[in-house]
Amino acid sequence: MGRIGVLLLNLGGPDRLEDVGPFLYNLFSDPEIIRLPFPWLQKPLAWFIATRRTSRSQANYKKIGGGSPLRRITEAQGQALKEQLLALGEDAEIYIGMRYWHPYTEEAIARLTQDNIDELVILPLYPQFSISTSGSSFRLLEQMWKTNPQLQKQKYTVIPSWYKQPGYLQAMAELIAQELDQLENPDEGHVFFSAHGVPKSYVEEAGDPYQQEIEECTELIMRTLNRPNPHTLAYQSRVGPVEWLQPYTEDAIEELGEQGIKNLVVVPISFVSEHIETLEEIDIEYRELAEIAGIDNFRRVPALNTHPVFIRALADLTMDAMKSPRLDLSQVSQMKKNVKMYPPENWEWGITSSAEVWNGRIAMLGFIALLFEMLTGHGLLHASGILH
Ligand SMILES: C=CC1=C(C)c2cc3[nH]c(cc4nc(cc5[nH]c(cc1n2)c(C)c5CCC(=O)O)C(CCC(=O)O)=C4C)c(C)c3C=C
Ligand SMILES: [Fe+2]
Ligand SMILES: [Fe+2]
Repeated sequence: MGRIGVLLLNLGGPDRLEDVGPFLYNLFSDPEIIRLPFPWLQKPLAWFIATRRTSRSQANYKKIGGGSPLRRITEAQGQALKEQLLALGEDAEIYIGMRYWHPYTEEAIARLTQDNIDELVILPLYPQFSISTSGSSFRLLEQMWKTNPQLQKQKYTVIPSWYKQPGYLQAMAELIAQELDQLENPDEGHVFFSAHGVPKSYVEEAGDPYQQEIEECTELIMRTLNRPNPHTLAYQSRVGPVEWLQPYTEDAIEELGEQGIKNLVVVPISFVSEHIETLEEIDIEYRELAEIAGIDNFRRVPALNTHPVFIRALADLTMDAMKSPRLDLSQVSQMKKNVKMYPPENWEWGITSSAEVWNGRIAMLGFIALLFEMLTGHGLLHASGILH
C-alpha cells in the first residue's frame, strides 16, 4: 500500500478575542446550525446573531485565557497520532480541517491534493455523529468533492462515528476511575455525563442519531468502568430559546443537589478536547451552580486530549478503516434515523417562477421578523422556533 493520509475534522475555535465575531459569523452561516428554508437570509441573519452574541462570548473566552485552546490541542493530537501510526508501521500524513476557524477544511484539502496521498481516511474528532457537527463537515467535503475533479480521483473512506471503539471507552473509563479514586469514598461519587446539546427538533424531526449514540455511549462507558457508582446523563450549552435535548445540565445538577448528592464527578462526553464548554461552562458556571445546590465536592474529568490510550484508539480506527469496505461521503452526510426531513433534501429554492414569488414574500416576512426582533428583543423567529 502507498502513502496514507488522515484528515481530522473538528469544529475550530477563535484563537484570540478579535476572532470571536468572525468565528461566530462562520458558525451561524452554516445551515446545519441554523436551519432556514430560504438560503439568502442565512448570511444577514448570521451577521445579526453573531453581532449580538460577540461580547458575551468574548467575556467567556476571556475567562479561559483569551481564546480557544482547540487548535493547539488538535495539532498535538495530530502529532501524537502520526507518531503512533509510525510505531505501527504506517508513515501517514495528518491534515487538520476545522469547520469554522483556522486551519479551515479548505486549507487541509488544498494541502492534501498537492501531496499525492494514495489512501485518505476521513476521521471526525467527534465520537458521536450529529447533523450539526460531523454531518456539517461531511456535507462541506461532499460539496468540495463534487466541484473539484482532482479530488474525485482521490481514494478515501469515512469513519462516520466511533463511540463504540474499545480503546476510546477504555480511555474514558480510566479518566473517570482516576477522578473517582480522589474521593474519600470512591463508590459514593455520582458519575454525571454532560453531553453537548442539540435542539430537540434535530433528533425528532430531522432524524439526528446523536441522542441515541450519546445514550448508548454512556452505557458502554459505565460498563467499561465496571464500578457500582450511580450515573446521570444531561445536556449542556443550550443556545437560543427553542427546546433542546433534556434534561438540561443545570436542572439536573440542581435536582441531584436536592436529592442530597454530595460528590459529583462530571464527564464531558461529546468532545475529545478541552474547550470553552469544559473550561468555562463546566469548570466555572456549573461548579457555582453545584455549590449553591449543596454539592460539596464537584470534580470534572479531564478531556481526552492526547491520552495515550485514546491516541492508540485513533490509530486503530485509522488502520481498521483501511481494511473495511469503503464509505462514501454521500452515504455519511445523509446519516439520519430517517424520520421526516426538513427542509426536504436537494430542495432547490428559487428555480421555478412560483418559487421566485414565494421567495419575495418570504423576504418581506424575514425582514419584518428581523426588525421586530431588533426593536423588541423577542424575535418572531425565536418564537416560531426557526432560530435556535
Ligand atoms: C459534539 C459537540 C457539539 C455539538 C453537538 C454542537 C452543536 C451546536 N453548537 C451550537 C452553537 C455554538 N457552539 C459553540 C461552540 C462550540 N460548540 C462545540 C461543540 C458542539 N456543538 C464546541 C467544541 C465549541 C467550542 C469551540 C471552542 O472555541 O473551544 C458556540 C460558540 C461559543 C459560544 O458563543 O458559546 C456556539 C454559539 C449550536 C447552535 C449547535 C447545534 C445546532
Ligand atoms: Fe456548539
Ligand atoms: Fe456555551
